[in-house]
Order: sequence, then structure tokens, then C-alpha cells
Amino acid sequence: MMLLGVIADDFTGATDIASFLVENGLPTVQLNGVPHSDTQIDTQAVVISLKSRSCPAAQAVEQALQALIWLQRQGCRQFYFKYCSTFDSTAQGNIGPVTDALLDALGEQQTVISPALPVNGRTVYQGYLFVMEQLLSESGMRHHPVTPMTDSNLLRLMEAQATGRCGLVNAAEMDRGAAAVKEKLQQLAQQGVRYAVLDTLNEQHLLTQGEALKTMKLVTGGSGLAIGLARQWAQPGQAKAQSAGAPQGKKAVVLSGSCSTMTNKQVNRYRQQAAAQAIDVARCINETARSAYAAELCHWVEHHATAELAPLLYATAEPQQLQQTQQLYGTQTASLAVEALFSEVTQRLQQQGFSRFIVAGGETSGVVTQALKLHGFHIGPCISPGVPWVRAIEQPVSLALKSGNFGDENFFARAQTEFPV
Ligand SMILES: Nc1ncnc2c1ncn2[C@@H]1O[C@H](COP(=O)(O)OP(=O)(O)O)[C@@H](O)[C@H]1O
Ligand SMILES: O=C(O)[C@@H](O)C(=O)COP(=O)(O)O
Repeated sequence: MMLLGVIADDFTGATDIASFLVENGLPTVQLNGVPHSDTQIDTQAVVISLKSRSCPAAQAVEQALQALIWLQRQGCRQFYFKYCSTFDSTAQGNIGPVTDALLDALGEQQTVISPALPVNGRTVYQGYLFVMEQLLSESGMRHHPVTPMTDSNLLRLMEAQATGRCGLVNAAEMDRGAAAVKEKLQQLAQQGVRYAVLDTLNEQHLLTQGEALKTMKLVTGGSGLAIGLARQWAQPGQAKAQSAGAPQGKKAVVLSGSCSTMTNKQVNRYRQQAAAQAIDVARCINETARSAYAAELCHWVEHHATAELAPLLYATAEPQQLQQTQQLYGTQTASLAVEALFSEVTQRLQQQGFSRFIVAGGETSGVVTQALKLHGFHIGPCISPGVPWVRAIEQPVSLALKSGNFGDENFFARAQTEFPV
């Protein structure tokens, strides 16, 4: 029976939440985009990955509503809008409009805002979002190429994007347990508060949220809340890791399009371990030149494919270099050109027989998955919290889709050495 339907606004976010659902006992399948027809899937949760995080609001709303209709048709009882644990959204912000549209479509008056993921250092206190020991707006996220985050107050961010008022369930109330949280949510609803930010300092708070929110029709958040909800829905003795998602495939490549602080560290480390090639953005801007460049890069990848560790292609840049590129070509032109390059490289590598892709970056992962024309994933073993190996349902292709900010410094090598095929 289908219990939970998740609408994720990017692909790494989708594998992130799918991984936590599986790890916490809820069998889950990830579908890339909204399926064109109804499918019989033997699972209890479905995560639909969209590539809507940086879309204009109207487009993101349309995609989310299509996903909702499909999930409703499959009989899901609860719906979860998954966005980033760092609340990534553009200045025009589509988290608010999507949340409003989903609430309206479901005929609901209230939902929660819970981006926290304490295991990866994302906590919420008095409505302020922290990344490790820093406020969101003081973390590396202020330099994000597409969705720079310069405010940390979730109530303010939400009210700027959405139509209703936003309130808070604070940490002290969370400490008092599920009944106290439910009571506070009711009080807020009576005051006409449409969205309630949930303070979250630790995993116990996520378990409390799961208990308090099991009957809420629509919840929104990062992947942490999924831990609490999965524990509520899971049947005792349910298998955790899914062997159907274990990595396979000989020819592997690492593609990195994230410019996050962590990915910069990971790329720097991996460059000392394996063959690595930086992507020259200047050669990606013009379409014809880009095609020739993609062919050249794939030739280089093929040449290094037999080494113990897979070759790396990276657009990953430090903030100063990124800023220069963006000033030269424009932010959108540069990022779309890099994404188009990764798309073409992926298609060529697939034709060359590559079947294991380790990808860094949410947008980049969306581009790679779409280029490979993969419709869905079985969720495999967890490499780092929120980053599982996944295996395509209908093709022998395995991927590790890493959120820009996730994983340890040795992630790219570990994804291969600790999970031999
Ligand atoms: N050197 C670069 N110059 C300009 N844009 C870049 C560069 N490298 C990556 N990008 C773009 O930055 C964006 C990174 O987003 P994403 O892949 O979602 O990473 P993250 O997971 O860190 O958010 C992509 O659109 C990518 O194409
Ligand atoms: O919630 C998170 O932090 C991640 O699941 C996520 O959304 C990943 O997004 P990117 O950082 O853009 O990869």
C-alpha cells in the first residue's frame, strides 16, 4: 500500500530523502519526473524528483501540482514537499508558492516548515537556520551560484515568498513532546497561521515531529523529518538496505558541477588521488564549440577509465573564480552552459559504455539523470548520510547523486573503494 508521496525539488534532494526513508524502514522508489501513466509499484513510498528548485514560481507550481495529482491517484495518504536543508530558493522564491498551491489543492489550512537535518549539521533554533556552527547566511551558501542565501530567518523567508503568515514551534515546545507540538500547531491554526517553522536541534526532535505530524496531510521540509515519519509508518522488521540498488557497472566517471564549500574540498582531495580535468567555461558558451569540447573531454575520460579510481571532470570553482566567470558571461548563461556541457558529456559517455556515474550537485545531477533518460531508481546502500548509491530501474546504470554540501572530504574515492562492484 502506498503511504507517503514525496515531491522533491531536485534530484540529489530526492535521493537524499529516499535514502532516509529506506534506512528508517519504509520501502521507497524514486521516480524521475512525473510518470506519464499510472504504474503498479510494489512500494510504500514514492519520491518524485523534479528539477524545479531554480525555476520561476509558476513553472515550479505547475510541476508540483502534476506530481501531486499522480501521487493522489496512486492512493498516497500523506504528501511531503522536499526542498533543500539550506532552504535554497531564488530571490523570487518558489518554496512559498509551491507550498500554497499544494495546500490549496489538498484543501488544507496549515503545514510545517522543517528543513533541519542534524546529522549533517542543519539545525533550526528560534526559527533561524544554521549550517554547522554558522547561520545559513554566514555559511558558504551565501556564495551559491544560482540560489545564494543571505537571510537565515525561516519565518521571514517564508512570508516573503508565500501568501500566509508564518509562526514558530520553538525548541522548548519541541522538548515537551508530540502532544505539546500538536497543541501548539492547533493554537497557531486558530490564529490563522498557515505555516509553522519547527525548531529542530537533534534527532529526538525529528522523532517527535514524526509522531506529531503522522496525520498532517501535507508536510514540507528537508530530509530529516522523513526519519521521524518513516519510523511512524514502518512495519516492524522491514528490511533496511535494498540490494536492488547496490552499485554495478565497470566503467565509471566522476562529474562535479557543484561549487559548494564541501565539493571544493572533495575535488581538491580527489585531484591528488585520480586523473582530473577542470572544465573551461569559456569553451561551453557557444553551442558548436561546446560540442567539440565535449567530444574532447570524453576522449580524455576514456583514456583514463582503466585506472583504479574513476577520472573526474569538474566545473567546481572557488567563490572568487566563480564570480569572475559570472561577471564575464552572466550568471544564468554560465550555469546553463556548464549544465549543457555535462548533459552532452553524459550522453557521449553512455554511448561509450560508461554505466557508473558519481555526480556532485543537485542541478548537475538533474541534468545527468535526464541526459541518461532514466525514469526511476532503486535505492541502494548509503555512502554518506543523505547520499545513497541508486540503480536505474530499467537500465544497468548506477549513480551516486551527491548534494553539493554533503559527504566527507574523501567522498569520491570512498564511493568507489567502499562499494566495490
Ligand atoms: N565554474 C562555474 N561557473 C559558472 N557556473 C557554474 C560553474 N560550475 C558550476 N556552475 C553551475 O552552478 C550550478 C551548481 O548547482 P548544483 O549542481 O545544484 O550544485 P549544488 O548542489 O552545490 O547546489 C549549476 O547550474 C552549474 O552548472
Ligand atoms: O536537503 C538537502 O540539503 C539536500 O537533499 C538537497 O536538497 C541537495 O541540494 P543540492 O545542495 O543542490 O545538491
